[in-house]
Amino acid sequence: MTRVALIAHDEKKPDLIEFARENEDQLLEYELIATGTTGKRLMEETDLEVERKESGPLGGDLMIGAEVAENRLDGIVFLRDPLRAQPHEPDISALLRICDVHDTALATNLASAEFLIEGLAD
Ligand SMILES: O=C(CO)COP(=O)(O)O
Repeated sequence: MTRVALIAHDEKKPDLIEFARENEDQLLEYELIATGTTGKRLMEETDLEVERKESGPLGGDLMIGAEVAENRLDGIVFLRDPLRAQPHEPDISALLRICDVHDTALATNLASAEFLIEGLAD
């Protein structure tokens, strides 16, 4: 089954919720995982079921990175906030790096997220 991770920093969470709503029919077909607060908001504000990992600053990015390392994920939408420094920047870099190591599809903005979701549907 297709397994997808959804993550957003606080300023980008509204964009991710909107993206999830717009693509809800497709996402309902997939196993979804998310970092803690992102997953909570997705479940509160959409009809999607999401497996929640820890919050990003508490290790959630690393937990999702571990799934990438195990080749368990088909794609990741990670809407980062490019305008604010994050205390867990090393964890974020580790997640991006491991996606490149395993050639796992990663979208870090809405434009590329649209391509990713279209690609998963093929
Ligand atoms: O910080 C995050 C990703 O780096 C996201 O974590 P939350 O979904 O818990 O806010």
